[in-house]
Amino acid sequence: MLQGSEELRFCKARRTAIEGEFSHLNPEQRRAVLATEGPLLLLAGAGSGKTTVLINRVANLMKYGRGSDCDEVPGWVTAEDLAFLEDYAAHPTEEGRARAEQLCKVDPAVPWSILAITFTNKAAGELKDRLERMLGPSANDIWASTFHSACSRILRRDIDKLGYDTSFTIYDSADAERVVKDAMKDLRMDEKAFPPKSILGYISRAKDAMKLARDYAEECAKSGDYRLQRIAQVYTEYEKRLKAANALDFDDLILRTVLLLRQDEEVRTYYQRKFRYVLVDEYQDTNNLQYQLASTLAGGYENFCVVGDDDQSIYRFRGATIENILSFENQYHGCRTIRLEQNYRSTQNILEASNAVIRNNQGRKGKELWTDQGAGDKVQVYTAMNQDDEAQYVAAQILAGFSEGCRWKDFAILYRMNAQSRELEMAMKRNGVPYRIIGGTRFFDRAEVKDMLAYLCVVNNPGDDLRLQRIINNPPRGIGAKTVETAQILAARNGLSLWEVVSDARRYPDLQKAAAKLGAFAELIRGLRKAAGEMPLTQFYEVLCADSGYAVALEAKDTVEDRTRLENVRELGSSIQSYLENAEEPSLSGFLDEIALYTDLDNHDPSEDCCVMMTMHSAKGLEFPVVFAVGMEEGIFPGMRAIGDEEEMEEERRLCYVAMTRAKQRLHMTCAAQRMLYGRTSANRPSRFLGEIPPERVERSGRNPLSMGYEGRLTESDWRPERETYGGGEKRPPVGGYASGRPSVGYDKGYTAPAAPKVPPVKLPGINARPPAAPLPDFQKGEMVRHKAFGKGMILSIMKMGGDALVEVAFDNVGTKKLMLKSAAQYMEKL
Ligand SMILES: Nc1ncnc2c1ncn2[C@@H]1O[C@H](COP(=O)(O)OP(=O)(O)OP(=O)(O)O)[C@@H](O)[C@H]1O
Ligand SMILES: [Mg+2]
Repeated sequence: MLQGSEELRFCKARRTAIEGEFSHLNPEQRRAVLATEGPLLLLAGAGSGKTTVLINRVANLMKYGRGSDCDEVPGWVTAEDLAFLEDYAAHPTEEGRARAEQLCKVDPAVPWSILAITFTNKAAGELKDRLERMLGPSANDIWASTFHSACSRILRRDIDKLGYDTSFTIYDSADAERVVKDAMKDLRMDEKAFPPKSILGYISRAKDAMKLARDYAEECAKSGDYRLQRIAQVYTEYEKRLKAANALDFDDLILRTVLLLRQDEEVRTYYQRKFRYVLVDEYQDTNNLQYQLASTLAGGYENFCVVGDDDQSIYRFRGATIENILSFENQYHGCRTIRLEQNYRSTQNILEASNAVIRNNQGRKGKELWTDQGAGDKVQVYTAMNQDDEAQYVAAQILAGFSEGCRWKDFAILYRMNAQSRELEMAMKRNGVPYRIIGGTRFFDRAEVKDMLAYLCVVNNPGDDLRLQRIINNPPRGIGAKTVETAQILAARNGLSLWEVVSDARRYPDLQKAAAKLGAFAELIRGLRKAAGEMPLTQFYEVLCADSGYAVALEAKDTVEDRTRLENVRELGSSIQSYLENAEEPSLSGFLDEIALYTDLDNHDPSEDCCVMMTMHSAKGLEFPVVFAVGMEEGIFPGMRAIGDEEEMEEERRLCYVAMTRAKQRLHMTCAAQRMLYGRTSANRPSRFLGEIPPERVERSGRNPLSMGYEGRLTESDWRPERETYGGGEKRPPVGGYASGRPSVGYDKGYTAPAAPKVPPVKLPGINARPPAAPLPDFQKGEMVRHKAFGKGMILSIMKMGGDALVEVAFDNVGTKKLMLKSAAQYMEKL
């Protein structure tokens, strides 16, 4: 009697608790959270709460566990169950007892039985944080990680079964490339004919198809293709070397785990028993190996929950296959599929604009999202004059938002390619907007940019020992570290600069062996110095890229990384060009000063509140109140490669959908009538994606958009970018760039240039007459000012620099800031 009523009370309380716990979710989301057992596919559009469901699902598993499914799994207390319990409490019977006991069985999952996988370290970190907030410290024992870190954990325990030592090392892509190069040397293969990075691509694809070197070699032999056979030889050699070094590359981590699980029944059973629940976020971006891994691990209980959106699949180029998500239902019979249709992230205008864009893709499982948030602001489309104007617009909008109470971190700037960040970074710096670059290095901190700047520094002042060291054997010229060391010792002993020793190497017996090579290098620098004195700076920069050999080292390669490096090297040319356009008396040293100045402007702590900049790819899964999607131009986004290639175009459009749907309240999209990128200027048409947004969702500003061909449907040829003009002469800029795998030396903040150069600095020839630069705004040291975004403050110092000045202001509320006077003056008034 008493027993029956206790059970009733318990079940009622449990039901109320679960209902309360997940009352913030909508019924479909709740169903996805509570359906704990069996395979589940959650397929839904952006911002519909997929990741939210995944997190709540884990919380439910740990708090209430199995059996809390609404109506399909026995054990959940339905209304009918409650009626039974009431009856049983009143009239307990033997038969009733078994059912009552069953109903009261609580079986929460232990944290280490849950594996939750996401794509990036950032997302995995966020997942852990959110779980810890919901569940307390026990959340630490959940396996919430990326594919790679889950695999290395599994392998550390059992890789000896594959004949490796458990203390294996992980090789990153630079390490892998080095091994390939060494292997190719032994195989007498030419790096030009077989670019190492492209070989790594072949190896990676073979691994994704789960082919070890032997299988791959067999396959290539059958194909009769000589080229493939050579590549297979490298793969064989590469595999052998990694094995000998007890090392794994990134693909190996997953491949070897899958192989281990397949071959070793004991290990497989261990994990299949251990992981009662396997969950994967962003499932649309898994490749074959990742799919094999996740499905094997989930193979014991088949409590396999995958979450994704086919409209957001953006990693096809890495082997991700939409098929994984589209065929899930076929692979797992009896799988539950849940769709979510309400978007909780964005306002109606943003959502409708994004829906309209993605609707233009053919190959999709059509789905539409709705929101009950108000219309909100229209999508802001700004047409800038050029990339400077675009960056200034973004900075101005951020400052305005900040003055209205937004925090810096409410803003995200998204671009298609890393090289686009330079102008934006400079605008943020000028205006005192703290920023951080996610998943990439800030432009002037990138190795290849530092290399090119080091060349410029040495040309300007060969006495700059630190920069000279950076470039003396970069690209490799056969000048070894030992030689450089000897030269340094000689320089120190004789009170000379490194340059003075190097350029006169024959005089030193210790340098005899290397004298020819050092002599050639000295000749190169002398030649460059001469050239710098004879031609405009932009043109000189082209000569530098070519003559230094930096270009040649990269020319043959065609991988994503090298293309990026090349783009950055060219992008520094853009920087020179805009310097020339703005400086009153341009000179090489003036340019280098300006770069140093910009470095100095930046004095915030990046862990603090700041706005973020990243590529559209890395923004996946994130959200921000205000988003800027910049560079919305044909040839940039969609990129050149996609124009005329329908599949690529659809992938670009999905990327556009990802970018647009990051915005919660305000979405700005910008394009420029003229853009300088990679050191050349082009006039691009606005992106077709802008044209796909219904006009009633858009508010346009900036240059007259009608003259830019926004309205009406245009044909493919209308979208081709107009003829390009190259900065600094007729010639196409040389392809430059050099993939530097070695750690960067020197050129850090805080470094002071060596004293008094012993060689006179290069004088630049006069550059085309230009209208005199605007005079500096009239502000004085000691004056009180009010800045629109930062409030009241006092000017501590003003330092003139080129055509502008660095002004340091102590603000009452935001502390001391360094700003560029011309930009700051637009927002500042005297008090
Ligand atoms: N039921 C709900 N009620 C209110 N807000 C919700 C609800 N579900 C989700 N949200 C909020 O909506 C936003 C988007 O959720 P979430 O990031 O989980 O979406 P997603 O589907 O994973 O998006 P994406 O496709 O971009 O990865 C978040 O701010 C989340 O807190
Ligand atoms: Mg998500």
